[in-house]
Amino acid sequence: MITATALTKNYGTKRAVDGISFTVQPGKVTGFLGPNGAGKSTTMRMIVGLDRPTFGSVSVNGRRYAEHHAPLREVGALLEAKSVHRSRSARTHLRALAATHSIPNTRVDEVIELTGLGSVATKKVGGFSLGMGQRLGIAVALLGDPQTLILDEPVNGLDPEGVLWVRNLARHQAAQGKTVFISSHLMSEMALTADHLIVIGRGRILADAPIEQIIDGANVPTCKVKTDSAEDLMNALAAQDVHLTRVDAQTIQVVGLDGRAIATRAMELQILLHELTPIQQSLEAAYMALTQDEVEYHSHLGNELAAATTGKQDQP
Ligand SMILES: Nc1ncnc2c1ncn2[C@@H]1O[C@H](COP(=O)(O)OP(=O)(O)OP(=O)(O)O)[C@@H](O)[C@H]1O
Repeated sequence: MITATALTKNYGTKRAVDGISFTVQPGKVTGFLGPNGAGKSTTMRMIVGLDRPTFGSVSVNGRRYAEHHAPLREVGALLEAKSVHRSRSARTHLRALAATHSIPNTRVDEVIELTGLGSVATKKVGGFSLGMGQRLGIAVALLGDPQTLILDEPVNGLDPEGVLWVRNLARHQAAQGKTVFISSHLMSEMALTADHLIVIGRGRILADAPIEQIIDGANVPTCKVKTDSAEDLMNALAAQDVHLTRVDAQTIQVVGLDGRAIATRAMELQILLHELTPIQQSLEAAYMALTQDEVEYHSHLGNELAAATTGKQDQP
């Protein structure tokens, strides 16, 4: 279990992490999400003692990382900054690390197989592709068969087969009762991998809940409606918290009313509907709704997308 209490990090006058408290539970995959610059990597670095908190604390299984006698056996981490001798082979690199923790070479061979590095294990790490480098980083994280796994953007640079492999690995580790904490920008992948999410923005926690609750929490009812009287129906449904978009001559998207309310109003005015389809919110839409005010580096398109997914666009 990872426990953070009032965890804070300042870089000069910049507050990267702003007094966050959370726990990451064993037996689950916990996703760590947030826009660029939200403080995810800084938080992960503090968990493994690579950055010192300015205030507050963070522990793994009740102890600070540095207090563990054999940290590799306790916590395995894949973080952005890697310190690998580029002229070493993957196997030599793993063996050198294993030796520092009295981990047998048989375990090195196991993680090489597990991470699919078998065919390149004797090649120099300096020549590795981004994906191979990620696999080596994950092999390092798994080396001590740790109780807690921390993976910062593990699917970065991986091909679809690699992405699926990371998903299965994370799920398998959690099923064995391990604590798995993963950051990612790929919402669709997180939706398939994580049980629980912690979302941060500008160093603060925006949400800490099971994934279904986060999707439902941002859920504004949204329906697609088809009718021959689109204009009349739009006039009938117009209200302050209802956002209407004319998709084509017969189709309207309604945000803010459920199917029953739309059907009732249509019946009152004797407007025939020939389609009424609820649209399921995605994790991506829920995430956009949560973080739209927290993004450090806004793009024009990003704003439009956030508005579109939360139904906050102007009526046409
Ligand atoms: N060593 C550093 N010195 C100064 N500022 C830093 C340093 N590391 C991070 N920051 C700043 O702290 C904030 C949080 O950065 P961090 O890398 O933790 O965010 P992140 O959520 O991991 O972002 P990304 O998704 O882009 O990796 C950012 O504003 C970043 O510019």
